[in-house]
Amino acid sequence: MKIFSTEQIREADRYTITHEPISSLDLMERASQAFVRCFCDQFVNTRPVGIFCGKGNNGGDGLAIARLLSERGYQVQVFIVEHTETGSADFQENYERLKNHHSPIHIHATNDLPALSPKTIIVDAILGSGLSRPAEGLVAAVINSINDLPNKIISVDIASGLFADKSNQDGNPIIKPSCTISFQFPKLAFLLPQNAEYTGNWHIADIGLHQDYIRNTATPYYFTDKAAAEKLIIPRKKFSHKGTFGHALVIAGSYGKMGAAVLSAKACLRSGVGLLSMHIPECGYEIMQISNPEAMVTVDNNARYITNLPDLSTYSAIGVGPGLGKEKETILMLEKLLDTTQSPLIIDADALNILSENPHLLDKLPANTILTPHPKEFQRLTGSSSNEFERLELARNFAGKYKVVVCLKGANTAVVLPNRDVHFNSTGNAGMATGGTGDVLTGIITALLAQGYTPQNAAILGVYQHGLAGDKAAQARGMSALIASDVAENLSW
Ligand SMILES: NC(=O)C1=CN([C@@H]2O[C@H](COP(=O)(O)OP(=O)(O)OC[C@H]3O[C@@H](n4cnc5c(N)ncnc54)[C@H](O)[C@@H]3O)[C@@H](O)[C@H]2O)[C@@H](O)CC1
Ligand SMILES: Nc1ncnc2c1ncn2[C@@H]1O[C@H](COP(=O)(O)OP(=O)(O)O)[C@@H](O)[C@H]1O
Ligand SMILES: [K+]
Repeated sequence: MKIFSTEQIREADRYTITHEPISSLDLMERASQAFVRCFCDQFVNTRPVGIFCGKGNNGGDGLAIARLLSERGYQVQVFIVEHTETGSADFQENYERLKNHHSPIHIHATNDLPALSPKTIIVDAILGSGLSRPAEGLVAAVINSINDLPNKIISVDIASGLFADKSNQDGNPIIKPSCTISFQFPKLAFLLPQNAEYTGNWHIADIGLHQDYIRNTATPYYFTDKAAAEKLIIPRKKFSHKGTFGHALVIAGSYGKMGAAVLSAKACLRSGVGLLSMHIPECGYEIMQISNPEAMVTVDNNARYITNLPDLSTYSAIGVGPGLGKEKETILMLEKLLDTTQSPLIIDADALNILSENPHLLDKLPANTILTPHPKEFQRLTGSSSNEFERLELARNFAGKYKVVVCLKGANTAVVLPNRDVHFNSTGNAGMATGGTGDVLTGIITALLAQGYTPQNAAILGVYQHGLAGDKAAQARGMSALIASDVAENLSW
């Protein structure tokens, strides 16, 4: 699914109005109906609803939503925040349509705010994607008063006061909804952790914007939903054999961190690879053979950490990093790997930290190598950033400069491609914030590379399936009980 900027969404609006064709008022009606369907799926009509409207089109939606919910038997109160004299044309029209049945309360000052029962669901339609400056004055006061209430808040399209495409400053007044029902596309802001409290759970309501516009308009931002991920899966053919699915090599582990290698191996084997060889220090030999009998093992000369490489000529993909440590000889091994490998490569964990501490190695990264840093590892690689929009730009510049794929891990992991496009992941949960889940991801992506997936698709699909396995594991056990082995065990393709 594409993620568009607010300017592009406005353009999509105009395009739909001209080419469908449909009047802008009817499009507002369709958007409001889509909102109401989603709302009614969540809340029964015995709960009172208080709708706060601004005077732009977001407020126009609010008025239409008020009328539609009333028709469905909800007890609705409407509050109009008088931040400007005249409303937009579609606001005015919906005001006329509503006023025969309702007497909206006009808010000129916070004194005009009514007392609401805590059971009342607040619908936030004060400001939408037309936000041009941080909320101030009356709007800011109303937003702050609403946030102080214990009531459940549902935002229309986007929380009032939240910029969709750029960073908010600390202290900006922004609605804190428990849920946002957004029109047609997710907003970029929803995908960044700094906006979590201004987004809540979000849902997309399809309002039927024109498919030609959506298809033909370029954006660097995508959301990997189920449909997008499933399209990437290469089916296994009937007459295939283990040679069809590649031979992966994972270079991982050191004394005390053999678990990382074990988890990577397990996930790699559960992700369709034909053959797996693990290159590990001698201390891990029995651990690996017993925990993963399906994997072959090549043992390093060193007992406790990795110092050399096996013959690399037979491998169709290589993963390096989990549990590796940063010994001097290990650094030399990584440099030799970068100098000699002809196979697609994924670099994780300590191998990333080695890159940060030895930046001359960055210039040796083969094109299309996949890097999977968590935020701290990414900061070590590129330096710090003042907000998450800036961090995303850093990742895009890094991926573009070195021609690599960067998986910036976390909730909604951002997979950044060498052409600077960003694919945000839709799966995963906070139960996965536990040691070893990253090692599982390395194993999954190595397996996909070995099977011949392009690095771009291996990263996007691997990240998606990793999160999906995490979601299945969390469903079975709850988030707090989830451990990394569960993620590997719950992989299914
Ligand atoms: N394609 C779509 O997504 C559709 C969008 N619609 C709605 O239209 C909304 C966008 O409408 P508008 O462009 O009218 O935008 P808004 O409803 O966000 O209102 C913008 C108005 O508020 C003013 N304003 C901006 N920042 C302000 C601030 N901080 N304090 C006070 N006033 C401020 C602006 O000058 C402008 O007059 C969307 O969020 C959505 O709710 C639907 O009605 C129809 C289809
Ligand atoms: N709150 C969260 N929601 C979704 N996924 C998460 C969350 N926290 C962590 N993850 C995922 O878990 C994995 C953690 O990886 P990492 O930090 O490298 O762990 P480790 O180094 O212990 O293996 C990443 O894939 C990340 O996207
Ligand atoms: K809103």
